[in-house]
Amino acid sequence: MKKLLEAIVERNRHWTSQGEVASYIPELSKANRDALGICVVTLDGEEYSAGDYETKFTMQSVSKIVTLMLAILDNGKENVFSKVGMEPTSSSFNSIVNLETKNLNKPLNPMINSGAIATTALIAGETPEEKVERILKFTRRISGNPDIYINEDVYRSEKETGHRNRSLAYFMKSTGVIEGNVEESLDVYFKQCSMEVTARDLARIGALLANDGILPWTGEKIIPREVARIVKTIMVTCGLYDASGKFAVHIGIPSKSGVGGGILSAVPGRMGIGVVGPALDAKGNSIAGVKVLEDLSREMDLSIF
Ligand SMILES: NC(=O)CC[C@H](N)C(=O)O
Repeated sequence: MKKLLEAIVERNRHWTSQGEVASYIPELSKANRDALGICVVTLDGEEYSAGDYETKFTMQSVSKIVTLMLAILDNGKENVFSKVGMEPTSSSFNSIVNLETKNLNKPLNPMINSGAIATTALIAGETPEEKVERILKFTRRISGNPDIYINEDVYRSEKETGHRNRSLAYFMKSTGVIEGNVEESLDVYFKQCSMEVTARDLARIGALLANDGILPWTGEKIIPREVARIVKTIMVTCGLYDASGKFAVHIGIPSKSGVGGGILSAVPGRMGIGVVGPALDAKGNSIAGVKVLEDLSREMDLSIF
């Protein structure tokens, strides 16, 4: 397996030069554009890594699946999906227009920015600090990594420049999708996006989902099977935003990407996969990361379809 992963990473490394690191969050432009790495965690607990798998990056939109799990655990699925839809989008992840024209003012799904900010606003906690602490604690538990922290520079950078997310959030306040303090909800969202991880952390969270909500390395049940199923389904239809259809055809694995360059994948019953490659395509997905997953899916027959 390790040899296969190494071959696939090296074969696809050239793609990194075709992409760009995210720069709309200024601090993200410091990422290493050439990096490409992968980690696979199988359900019998084996781990295999290749390439620049030790590269650290911020979760960004990959955190949206963590907060979706937590929001459903806190509120139940009916309450979460009364505020956020479950339909895919053909617009970009930070689209404003969809919010007013589609889905009766509800964000289309929890994987785009509007839907994720609304989901985060539902997380239990008396104060924003308590909510962030709960998100961090949950992320550490499901990745088996007690050393996950917030990258303060990335957090500050997004907080200073996140005007588009601010617009989305205030619009949702006006329609009642967000009920509490808007700035506080945004602050929690910016912090969850700034959690710093490696491909291994993503692979482990993917393995939890692949294993129907049970941590493969301890046997501990973290989320009900139904919640794992809902999250994986939404990853298939919405996880790569407006590239989800193409990704489903070519790769066919429930996955979630982020503009930090990470992609988290869950192959049901088989493995979790974490990929890092900060050079992004025009839709904000890791350009070489997608290619790596395409090769791996084909060579190991991983498509769920
Ligand atoms: N696609 C992403 O990863 C977007 C996350 C980023 N923090 C934002 O809100 O813009």
